Amino acid sequence: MGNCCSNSKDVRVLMVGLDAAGKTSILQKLSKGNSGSTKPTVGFNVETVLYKKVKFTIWDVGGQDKIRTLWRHYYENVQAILFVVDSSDQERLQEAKNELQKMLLEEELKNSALVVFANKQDLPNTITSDNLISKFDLEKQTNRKWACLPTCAISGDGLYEGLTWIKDALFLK
Ligand SMILES: Nc1nc2c(ncn2[C@@H]2O[C@H](COP(=O)(O)OP(=O)(O)OP(=O)(O)O)[C@@H](O)[C@H]2O)c(=O)[nH]1
Ligand SMILES: [Mg+2]
Repeated sequence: MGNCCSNSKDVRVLMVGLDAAGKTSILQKLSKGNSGSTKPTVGFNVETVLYKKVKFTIWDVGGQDKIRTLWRHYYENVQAILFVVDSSDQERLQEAKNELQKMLLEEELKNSALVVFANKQDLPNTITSDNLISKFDLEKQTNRKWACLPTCAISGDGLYEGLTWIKDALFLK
């Protein structure tokens, strides 16, 4: 891990979640400083973000139902899964949970840390990150490091806390 000639470390992050959860907005905010308009992602986007001497390569894969089967093509060498949830879309929390649970059973991802972003916290009627922890049964994840953080892709609130958490989870063992 890391590379020999500098003191930066490389981390491969896979960002997934249901369509319209806010993944591409998060990637834009982190890489360009603003989350402009987005269209549904068909395929993927990838950006690198250098933060606290860690080079995060973040893969943002489209979450529409019909293309979720493509997520598995990005599993190799993933050190952190960033699962994004639209906290205001309570009708689809169960669907989001099902997709996450399915993914966490994958052998290839068994060593990955997990960060859940309870995104869109600026909207009314959102589920809190604490309630999302129990809704998603995250406390049962005893074999991996996990966290659930409140975020807003528009303001950027919580996004860098997520990167800091990943860095600490991977490098401060
Ligand atoms: N209010 C609010 N809107 C958000 C937030 N994050 C994303 N959005 C909006 O949600 C919509 C979908 O955002 P995207 O970033 O395209 O969602 P995505 O997860 O990339 O969706 P797919 O590419 O289809 O998987 C856009 O209209 C965003 O502006 C947020 O934190 N708050
Ligand atoms: Mg997208």
